[in-house]
Amino acid sequence: MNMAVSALRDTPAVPAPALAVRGLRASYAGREVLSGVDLALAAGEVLCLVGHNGAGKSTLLKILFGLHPPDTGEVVLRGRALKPHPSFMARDGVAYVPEGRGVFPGLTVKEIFTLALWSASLGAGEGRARIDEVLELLPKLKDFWLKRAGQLSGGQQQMVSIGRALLSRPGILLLDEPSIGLAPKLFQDLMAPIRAIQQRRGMSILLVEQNVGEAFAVSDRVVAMKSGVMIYEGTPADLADRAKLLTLF
Ligand SMILES: Nc1ncnc2c1ncn2[C@@H]1O[C@H](COP(=O)(O)OP(=O)(O)OP(=O)(O)O)[C@@H](O)[C@H]1O
Repeated sequence: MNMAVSALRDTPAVPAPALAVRGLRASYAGREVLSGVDLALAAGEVLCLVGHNGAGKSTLLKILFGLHPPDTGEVVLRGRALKPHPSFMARDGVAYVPEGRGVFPGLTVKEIFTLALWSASLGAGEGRARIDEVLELLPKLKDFWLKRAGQLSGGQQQMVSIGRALLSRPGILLLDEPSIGLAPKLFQDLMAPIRAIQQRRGMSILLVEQNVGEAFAVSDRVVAMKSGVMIYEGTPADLADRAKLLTLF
């Protein structure tokens, strides 16, 4: 057999990234806020996206979930280029937790979860199993299960919001600034079980964070953005040097 062909056959296939963007440009009312972003979230990794206010991090997450249309560029889900739409992305195992919780203040936690299961068309038996799974993962939810979300603290609401996203057993989780309004210890309490299930299930997480210290502790890789472009990519250890980090902001 031709040696080159044989070598090709023996090369293990590189797995497609869980989610990627290529040449992404985006704007609001004609003002460009993403100016050619290429980013790949590997299968099973936690990638932390950092950058100053207005760098375009949240816009990137919104595009990935189909909440904002790109001007040009491609979104590729597990090797397949597509036009994202929230319901199709959810069906394909992508969950998005927006900045600011987004829980209905007048509903109890139980009602919020029931509504999420209903909109995912999950039957009662399967729904119960999913709720048990999330309560096992985030047991503190039981403490305020029958309380209205509007009466909960910021950290508790954040837990509800993330717990609701986990109900769908996503393969890919997009988390926009889960630490907002949380003390570092609370953020760690929230992220530790998420990191544990991420590792157990091989879930991929794209985490947007300003709170770099705590976020880096649960991340495999870090990408920094500035004014709509990526300016740095490395491991959290690479950026542990504070002086280096400061040069990025
Ligand atoms: N709905 C919108 N309409 C108009 N401009 C917007 C809108 N959302 C965001 N922008 C602008 O787009 C730019 C990028 O915003 P984006 O929220 O993506 O940045 P970010 O990096 O997530 O910032 P932050 O860390 O402050 O959340 C900013 O200049 C912002 O003002």
